[in-house]
Amino acid sequence: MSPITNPQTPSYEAADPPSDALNSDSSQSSTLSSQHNGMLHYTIANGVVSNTGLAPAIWSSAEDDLAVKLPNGNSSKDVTSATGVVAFPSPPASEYEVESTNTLAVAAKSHSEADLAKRLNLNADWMGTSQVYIALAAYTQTSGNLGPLRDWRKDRVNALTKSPYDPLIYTDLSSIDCKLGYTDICVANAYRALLLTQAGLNTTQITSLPNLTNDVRKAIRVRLHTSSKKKINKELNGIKLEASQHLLRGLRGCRAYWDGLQEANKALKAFPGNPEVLGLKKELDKDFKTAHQELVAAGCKPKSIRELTRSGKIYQKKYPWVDETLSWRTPALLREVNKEFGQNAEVKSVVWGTPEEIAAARKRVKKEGEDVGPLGIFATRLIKKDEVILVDRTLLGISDARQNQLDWCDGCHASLRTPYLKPEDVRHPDCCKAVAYCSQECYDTAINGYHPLLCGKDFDWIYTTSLIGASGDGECGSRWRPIMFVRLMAIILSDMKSSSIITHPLQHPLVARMAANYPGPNVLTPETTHQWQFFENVVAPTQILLQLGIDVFSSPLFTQEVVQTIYWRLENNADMGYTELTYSTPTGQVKGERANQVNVNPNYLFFNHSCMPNVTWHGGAVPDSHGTEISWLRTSKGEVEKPGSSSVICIANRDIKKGEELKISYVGDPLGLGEEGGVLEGVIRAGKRDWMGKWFDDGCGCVVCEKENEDARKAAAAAEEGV
Ligand SMILES: C[S@@+](CC[C@H](N)C(=O)[O-])C[C@H]1O[C@@H](n2cnc3c(N)ncnc32)[C@H](O)[C@@H]1O
Repeated sequence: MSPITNPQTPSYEAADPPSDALNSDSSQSSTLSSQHNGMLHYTIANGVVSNTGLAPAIWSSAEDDLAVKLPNGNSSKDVTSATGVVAFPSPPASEYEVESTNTLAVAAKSHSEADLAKRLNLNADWMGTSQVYIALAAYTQTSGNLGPLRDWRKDRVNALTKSPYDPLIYTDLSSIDCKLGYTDICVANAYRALLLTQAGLNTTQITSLPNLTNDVRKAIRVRLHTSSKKKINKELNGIKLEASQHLLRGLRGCRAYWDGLQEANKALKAFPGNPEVLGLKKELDKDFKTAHQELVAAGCKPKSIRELTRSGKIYQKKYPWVDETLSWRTPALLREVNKEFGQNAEVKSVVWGTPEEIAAARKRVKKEGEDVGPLGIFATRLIKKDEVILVDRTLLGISDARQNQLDWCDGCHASLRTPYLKPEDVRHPDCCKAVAYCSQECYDTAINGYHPLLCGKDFDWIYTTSLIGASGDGECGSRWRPIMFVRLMAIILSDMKSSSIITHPLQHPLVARMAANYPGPNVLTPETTHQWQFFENVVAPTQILLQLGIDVFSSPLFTQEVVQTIYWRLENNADMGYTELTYSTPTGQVKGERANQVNVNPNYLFFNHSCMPNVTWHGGAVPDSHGTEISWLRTSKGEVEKPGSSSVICIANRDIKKGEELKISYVGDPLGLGEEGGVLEGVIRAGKRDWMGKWFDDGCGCVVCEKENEDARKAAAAAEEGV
């Protein structure tokens, strides 16, 4: 099978390094400190914050200098609904020229983040997702540009409802998003602008939108009041250049230097010798080399270096212009969730913090329609050791076994091989030969729900191994998010078709129940960054939506903000593992079969973590040495879970009192007791503690974490005294 069979997939290839990634031709580059078309220059100054945290000269520049200048001479205060091009004066280039990429984060190390935000009067909610452009986002605020940019953004989004196929609106959005520090959204909007210009120029078509060329050209014709073919082509080429530049800036802001270099090469093919693109390429090249050298110096192996330099990183942040009620979980949702929880347990609000904070929060009863906050699972009766508490099935179980394979149930991922299932029990649909099911239940759910949307569509292009991280070791490579996105979107779209209640993808019950892991209020630079890739986070989901028949340009429901929010939620709630099954071929040969799995189980996802868990979980229903019939795999109804399935089975590992919170371990054996090094030597434990930083700071609140916190405090105090 060819790696990319989807005709809509753009020519995104990363098989070889950009020819000059490590050997750039500096003779072609323009100077980096130049102003570009009167727009803000995006590099950020090193000197700005490195000595005192923040150099006052920059942060309190004269208002005039910093106000948004409109072409008509008005200042930013006048911008409410800009219709023309808004130009932003650049901060003085000398002061903004940078070496370091994360200057404010460096500064934040010496001041508490909240303190830093307060001193600068920054609104942490609007500090963006980029690690690289964090000082730019701060500058946007201190210069008074935040308000006008927000207004302009609203205006542009509104303009899209009237003219969804005008690529200029997407380049405007891309430019605004970059200045706000949301470079992931900047990239996506630039990508959408590029898709539109390519359709308008008839160089690439989108199969599911056959009228797109006409639609794009009509939008330009109406805006420019011209029917001249030449003028329309010129406009489209101009927008294409601008979109390419925003794309490169955005990729740099997401630290996706490798992808940036690839895209810079593409842009230079279309616009040979363009000084702006050459300048951006030079910056990307420099960043790429620095990242490469740092990894070499840190002793990374060549394969990791390759993968790490190709992978970007961003902060997990809310998009503050998205209606916040879309991320609320309300009492009504909680009631629905609890209907699925049976007799053993219920989902309720949890509070983390000091005893006073917990007591105060307990007094607050959430009203209808309000956000119920963080949740956890609590025992509703005495649960005895070894009792099965929950068996949680899912439709969101995926693996690195390609979709169109008949070895696994397309619904629950159970193995369809003998001896795990009798051949006569396998169900085949009438509509296609690509999938099969382990039971009538899985068959009915699929055929009456998500399958018709996927039937006949080939998504194997997402699984291609020619791109980074698709090696499949442990987590379906790095591709699990788009692979899961396909299934999730098919479920959402089929449910939205049949239900008048679900009007937004983020409100679909499967998506609405999941929380992302955003930083707390007023946190400027969260500790944790998240892997981000152009293909995985932007190209793939956009193409998946198009392939599923969604017009991403005219639908306000499928913006990149919505896509990335879904990605954040999946990431915070997915469990990963693998299934290893053996089977006999008809000739009697015994073969092994391993599938790396990622699941989002809709009820299990409410478990919080403890290093002293009272619940043990088993995924993949892997048979033990006794064969396929395993006593602990029995569900509360006495059924046996099918080997390879994406269900998780949760069992009490001690007696649990009524009202106690039920907790699992997110990190395998959390104390490392069963592993070499163990808790006594602290080595394995330290790694586990580090790993937990992905979900929460300062440990999980268990006695082990608390003791470690106390020891660390004492050690720090002793060190200070010693100084
Ligand atoms: C899979 S979800 C668990 C359910 C989640 N509490 C909710 O409200 O939906 C994982 C998230 O729960 C939170 N969490 C889990 N265990 C925790 C703990 N011991 N202390 C603080 N936060 C915890 C973290 O925010 C983490 O990202």
